[in-house]
Amino acid sequence: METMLTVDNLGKSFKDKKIVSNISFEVKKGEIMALLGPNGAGKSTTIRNIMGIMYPDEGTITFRDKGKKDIPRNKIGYLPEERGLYKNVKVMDILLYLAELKDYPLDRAKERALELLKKFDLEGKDKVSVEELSKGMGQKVQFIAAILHEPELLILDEPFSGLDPVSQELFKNEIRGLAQNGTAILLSSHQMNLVEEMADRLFLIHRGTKVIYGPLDDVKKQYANFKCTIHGVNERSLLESLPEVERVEQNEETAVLYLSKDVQPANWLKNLPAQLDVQELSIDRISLHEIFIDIATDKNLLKREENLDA
Ligand SMILES: Nc1ncnc2c1ncn2[C@@H]1O[C@H](COP(=O)(O)OP(=O)(O)OP(=O)(O)O)[C@@H](O)[C@H]1O
Repeated sequence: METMLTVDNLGKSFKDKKIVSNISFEVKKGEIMALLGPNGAGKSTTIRNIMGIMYPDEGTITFRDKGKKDIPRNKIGYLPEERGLYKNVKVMDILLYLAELKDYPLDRAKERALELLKKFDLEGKDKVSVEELSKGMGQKVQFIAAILHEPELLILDEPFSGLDPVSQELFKNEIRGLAQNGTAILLSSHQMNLVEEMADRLFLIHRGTKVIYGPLDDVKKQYANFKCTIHGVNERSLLESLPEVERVEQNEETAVLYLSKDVQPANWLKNLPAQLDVQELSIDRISLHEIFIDIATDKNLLKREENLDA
């Protein structure tokens, strides 16, 4: 798959403080690459370096494979973390102005703007001035502005923040559709459930450095052990004595058993002792959300800090 963005060994400091270091990843055509990390981890700093809003102290940013001709800047779309469009301007005028800055043909831009406004439930808002829009509506217009010129590479910094669930779904489907049509997408988000549904690969950054980089499925296989949730009245000592149980979290009549990496759930279930009180039982993989919290809070319960072959 063709590479649309290569970040190689990026390093950036503010004053004497190193904010990000040794950040390397790629975004390929048609994939959604998630850039994840706790608040202050360095995601926006990484994105701002990619977008040329600030310059790297170390490393390089290339739009395409290293050594190949870069894709032009007007083929990049960007939704910044800071929201805001010119207030006193009509929605269509701002969209056409931004499309023109990207050298996108005006008639096509107008046609697409109307289509996209309709898609995002903003039909008829083209003649309304930006200041009359609600926060979520404004965000939709800004998102439309980021994709109107049919970018080959789309960089989205927290696209879902402040959106209601219906709008989140709209954004999710649109982002997915763009990737299916070949757009390379770098997506920074805190909404782990959405990331889990959407991302092909992820890069997890913590305190400015890489913690995990790899395909989502591999990350889940490697980090997301099984856990078994049991509702019932059971002694903690009994739960802890069960085979393959690494850790027990118990709250009144609910216990979560974290199982070892190589457990075979079907076999494990078969061997549960008869005296175990089971009113309800479920087995799930640990979610990306839990993996994230584990790393972000330095609990390191997963005890693995290695990188997957991306
Ligand atoms: N212009 C700046 N001058 C000094 N420090 C900065 C500047 N911009 C960011 N930082 C610091 O860099 C670190 C990373 O910030 P950054 O905005 O990249 O994090 P983030 O991962 O995007 O966080 P969030 O999820 O909260 O948006 C933080 O400690 C922040 O205080």
